[in-house]
Amino acid sequence: MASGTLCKIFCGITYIENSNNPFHTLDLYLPLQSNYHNDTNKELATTNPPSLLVWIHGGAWRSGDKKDHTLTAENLSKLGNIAVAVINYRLNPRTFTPDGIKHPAHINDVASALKFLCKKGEAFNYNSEKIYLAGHSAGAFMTGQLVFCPEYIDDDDVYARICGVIGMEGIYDIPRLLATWPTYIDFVEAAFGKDEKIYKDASPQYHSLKKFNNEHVKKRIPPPYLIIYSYEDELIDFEQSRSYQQHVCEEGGVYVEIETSLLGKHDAILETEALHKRIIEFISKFK
Ligand SMILES: N[C@@H](CC(=O)c1ccccc1NC=O)C(=O)O
Repeated sequence: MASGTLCKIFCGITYIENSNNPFHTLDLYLPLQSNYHNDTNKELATTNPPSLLVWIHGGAWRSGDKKDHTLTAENLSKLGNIAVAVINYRLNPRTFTPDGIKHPAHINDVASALKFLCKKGEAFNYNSEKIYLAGHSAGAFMTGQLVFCPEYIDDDDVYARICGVIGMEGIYDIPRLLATWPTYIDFVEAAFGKDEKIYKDASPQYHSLKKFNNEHVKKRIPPPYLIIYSYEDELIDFEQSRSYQQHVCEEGGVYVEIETSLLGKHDAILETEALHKRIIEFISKFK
């Protein structure tokens, strides 16, 4: 362990068996309190392992990396005494490329990482029954897809482990995003292709869990939700978060908070102590 680190870090864990794609990897931060990997403390290890926060970075589906979130992950792990997994997923080329990586590759990778993490609680000593999802920008969009689109989490047992979701500076509604910011068509096309129908189909804002309450998928209601939006965000408007909050409530979300008092630009807010504290405060309610 590097001196000065606050937690034990496992870097570059592959979450898809036999893949050697560096995008199919995640970094895992374990709080020191749960760092019982040596035999002397093994007994303590199994008594009260920490819950797990899964962090999904943003970057318009075409940029960003788990390494950009090292400080945030370390800080969250220490502050909240929780395990934090920062995941990578495949990114598409910067401009539309007919046969390049595109939707649903990103969200399929994120779902694979989540399923992998559900199985690895014992190996790494975190509580895989208590999982929180946090997503920024396009990452917030993907947390919404996990919650509202059962095709990505088809296993009710996995869904039931999601104890809370945090969306930060999120995109939730692509048609509305394009109406407000027409120039974003370049990254939307690159990520989702040129068929506009897909923009709506992919957006969590337009998905209802009610119609999936059938014999295949049991009744699902959204987990507790914290939606964070800073008025200093220069890239995404508040309406995305506001109407998504309404959607989560209408879908039967029993606990939905919206936080608009934190400040910081679209990316800069992620490294603020105030944001970290707010996330831990939310998680602590459901521990
Ligand atoms: N540096 C980023 C910018 C970006 O990520 C972004 C720009 C506008 C609106 C949302 C964005 N990111 C959301 O995940 C890029 O590669 O496009």
